[in-house]
Amino acid sequence: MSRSPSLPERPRLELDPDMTPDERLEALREHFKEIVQVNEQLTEQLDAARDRQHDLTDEVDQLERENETLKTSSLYIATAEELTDDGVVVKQHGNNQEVLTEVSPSIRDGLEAGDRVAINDSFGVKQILDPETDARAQAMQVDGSPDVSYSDIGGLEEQIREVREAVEEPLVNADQFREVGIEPPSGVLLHGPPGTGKTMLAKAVANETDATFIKMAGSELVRKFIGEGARLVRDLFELAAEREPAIIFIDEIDAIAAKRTESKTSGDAEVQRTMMQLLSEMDGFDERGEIRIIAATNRFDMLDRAILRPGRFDRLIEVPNPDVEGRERILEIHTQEMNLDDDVDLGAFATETDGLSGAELASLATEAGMFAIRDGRTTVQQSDLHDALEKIEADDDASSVPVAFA
Ligand SMILES: Nc1ncnc2c1ncn2[C@@H]1O[C@H](COP(=O)(O)OP(=O)(O)OP(=O)(O)O)[C@@H](O)[C@H]1O
Repeated sequence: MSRSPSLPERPRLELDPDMTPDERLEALREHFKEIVQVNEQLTEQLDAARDRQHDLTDEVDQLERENETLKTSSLYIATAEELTDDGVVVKQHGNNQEVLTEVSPSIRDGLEAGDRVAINDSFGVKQILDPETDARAQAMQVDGSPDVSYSDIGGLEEQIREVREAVEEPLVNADQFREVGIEPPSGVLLHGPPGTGKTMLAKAVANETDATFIKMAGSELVRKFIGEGARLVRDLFELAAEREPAIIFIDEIDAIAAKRTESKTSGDAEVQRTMMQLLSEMDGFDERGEIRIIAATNRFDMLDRAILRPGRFDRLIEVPNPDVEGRERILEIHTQEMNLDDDVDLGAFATETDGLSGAELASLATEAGMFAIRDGRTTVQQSDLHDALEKIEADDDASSVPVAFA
C-alpha cells in the first residue's frame, strides 16, 4: 500500500564519526525537536482523519436508512395467479393490473399459484409473503358481491327500511342528496343481541348497491393484531377508497370504542390509538365519495359516547331479537330448502321459541333436519322441530352453568 503523500517526512539522525561530543549532543537535541514536531503534525492529522471518519460513518448510516426505506416503500402486494413456462402472471392488489413477469429460480421454486407476493415497480417478484405477515389480508374480509339479499332476512322490516334510507339511498342517489343540500348520515350503528342479523343487514345493503363489502372485527384488532390497530384502520379506509363503492362493516366496535376505564395499561393506550384513528378517518370522511360505514355492537351500553357524535355514528338502529312473526319468517327462510312434512306448522311452532335469536333459529332448523336423518326419514316433522328446540335449550343451559359446577 502506498503511503499517503501528505504525511510528514520521518526525521533522520545523521551522526558523523568525527563529531565532538558537544556536536553530537547538539545533533541529538535537534533530532529530538524534529521528532516532537512531526509527532504533533501526525496527531493533528490523526484528529482530522477521525473527524472525517465520523462524518463518513454518519453519511453511510443515513444512506443505509434511505436505501432501506426505498426498498420497502417500492414493494407492492400482488397475487401470483398462474405459473407458466414464460413466467408468472401476477395481479397487483388495489388496481387489479395483471402482468406476466419473470421470477428468479430461487423464488420460483417455493412459489405456488394463489400465493401473495411482494413486487417492485417493474413487477419483479421480490419475495413470497408469509400469510402470517399479511395482517391486512387477515384482518379484513373483502367480499366483492355478498350473497345476502333483503329477502333472506326475517322480521326486520323496519330496520331494513332504515338501513336503506341511511346507507343505500346516499349511495344510489348521491346527486339528489347534493341537490337538496343535506348530508347523509355519516355512519350507521346497528346494536342489539348477538345473532340477530346485523351482519346480514350490512351484507344485504352492499349486495343491493353493488358495493364491495369490507368487514373488520374490532375484537380481532385488539386481540390478534396488537400494535397494528391504528395502521389497519387506516388501511381499511384506503382499501375502501380503492374499491368504491364500498361498505365498511366494523363488527364488535365496542372492542375498540369502549368507555375509558380507570386502569391505564399499555393495552388501553393501544386501543385508544386505534379508536382515535377511526375517529379521524370518519371526521375526514365527507370527501371520500362512495363509501358508507356501518358498525355493529352487542354492548351498546359500553360504547364511548365520542363515537356517537354528529358526523360519526350518528344513525342508531336497534336490531332486537325477533318477535313471533319475525321468528316464523326466519323459520320459513331457513327451512325453505328443506323437505317439510305436511304436518309442520311453523306459525304454531314460532310461538314456542320466544327469546331465540335469528342465529339460534337457523341452527334449530339444521338440528331438526339432523333428527329426521337419525330417524332414517327424508322429511322433517313437527316433532323434529320440538326435539331440536329441546336440544338447543339444553345446550344453552349447559353453557350458562358456572364453570366450577359444569
Ligand atoms: N333476521 C334474520 N333472518 C334470517 N336469518 C338470520 C337472522 N338473524 C340471524 N340469522 C342467521 O344467523 C346467522 C348469523 O347472523 P348475523 O351474523 O347477521 O348476526 P349478528 O347480529 O351480526 O351477530 P353477532 O352480533 O354475533 O355478530 C346468519 O347467517 C343467519 O343464518
